Amino acid sequence: MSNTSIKTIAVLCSGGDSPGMNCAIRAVVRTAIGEGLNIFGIQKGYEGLLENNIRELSVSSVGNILQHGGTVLQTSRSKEFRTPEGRAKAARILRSHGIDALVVIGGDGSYNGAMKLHEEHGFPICGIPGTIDNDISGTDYTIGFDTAVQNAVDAVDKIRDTANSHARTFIVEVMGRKSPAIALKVGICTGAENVVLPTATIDYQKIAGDIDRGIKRGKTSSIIIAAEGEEPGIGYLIQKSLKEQFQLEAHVCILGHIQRGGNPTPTDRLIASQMGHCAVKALANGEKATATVFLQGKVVMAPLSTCLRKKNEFDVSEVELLTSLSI
Ligand SMILES: Nc1ncnc2c1ncn2[C@@H]1O[C@H](COP(=O)(O)OP(=O)(O)O)[C@@H](O)[C@H]1O
Ligand SMILES: O=P(O)(O)OC[C@H]1O[C@](O)(COP(=O)(O)O)[C@@H](O)[C@@H]1O
Ligand SMILES: [Mg+2]
Repeated sequence: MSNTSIKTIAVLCSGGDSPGMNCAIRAVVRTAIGEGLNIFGIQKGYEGLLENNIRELSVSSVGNILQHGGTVLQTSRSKEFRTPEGRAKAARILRSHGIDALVVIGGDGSYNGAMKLHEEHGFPICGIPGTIDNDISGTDYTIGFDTAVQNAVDAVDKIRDTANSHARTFIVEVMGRKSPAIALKVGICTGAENVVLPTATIDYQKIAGDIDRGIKRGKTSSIIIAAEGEEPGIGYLIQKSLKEQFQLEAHVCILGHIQRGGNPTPTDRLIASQMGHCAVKALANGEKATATVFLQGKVVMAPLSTCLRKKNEFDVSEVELLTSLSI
C-alpha cells in the first residue's frame, strides 16, 4: 500500500513510440492498482493531456497488450507543452482529475518537459526511458532498442541475400537521429563492411578502399550501415559521393519506421515490466523527480536530473570490433 499522500497517478507516452511501451503501461497500471492507487491513462502524450484526453484505467484495460508494439495510449510531439502557459494548462487539467503524480514514458525530450512540469507546478514525476534510440543519459538501456535492432538485423540479412546474388553494394540507412547506437549494433550483428555514425565525418576514401579490398579477396557483396542523422536521406548523399568520387555503384535502402514496429522482444518486455513496476513503487514511496534506469544489468532508480541529456557517445571498442571483423 502507498505510504504517501499520493492517491492518483496518471501515465502517458511521449515522443517516438517504441516496442515495449505497452508492457510498461501494463506494469504501471497493475502495480498502481495493487498499491491501492487510482490510475489514469492520458491518450496521445502531452498533446492529449492539453486536450483533456484522459480516462481511468482498470486491471482489464491493459489485458492482452504486452505482446504488441506501439502504444495503446498513443503518443505525440507537442509544441504547446514546450511553453510555460502550456504546462500551466496541463497542471490545471491534471489537478481537475485529482491526479497527483505522473509517469512519463518517453525520451530525453519528454523528460525535459516532465522536469519543467515538476519544477513549475510541483508534480511528482517518474520517467521510464522509452525510445528506440537508446540515447538517454544516465541509463544503459531504453525500452524498444532491442526490438528495433532485431528488426533492422532481420532486414539487413534479407538485403544481404539479394546483394550477394547480384554482387552489389548496399547502403542501409537505420534510425537513431544523432544516436549511433542502432547503427553500431546492427553493423556488428550483420557483418557490415562499414558503419557511418552521425557524429563522425564520412571518410569516403576508406569506404571505397574497404569495398575494393573486399571485392579483390572475393567478397560478393558489401553493406554500409548509415545512421540517419537529423533527417532521413543521408544514404543518398553517400551514394552520390561514392559514384562521383570513386565511380562506385551502390544501392540505397532506408529502413525507416519498420524498425519501430512489431512485437517487443523478451528483453524489452522484461525491462519494461520491471521499469513500470519500479516507477509506481517510487512514486508511492514519495519520490518526487526520478526515473527508472538500467545499470549493470539491473533496473534501479535515479534522479530525473541525471537523465535529461541526449546521449550520443559510443564505445570505441565496438567500432574496433566491427573494423577488425570486416576485413
Ligand atoms: N525542452 C523541453 N521543454 C518542454 N517540453 C519539451 C522539451 N523537449 C521536449 N519537450 C516535449 O516532449 C515532447 C517529446 O520530445 P521529443 O524530443 O520529440 O521525443 P523524445 O522524448 O522521444 O526525445 C515534445 O514534443 C515536447 O512536447
Ligand atoms: O516519428 P518521426 O517523427 O518520423 O521521427 C523519427 C525519429 O523518431 C525515432 O524513431 C525515435 O525518436 P524519439 O524516441 O527521440 O522520439 C528516431 O530514431 C527517428 O529519427
Ligand atoms: Mg529523443
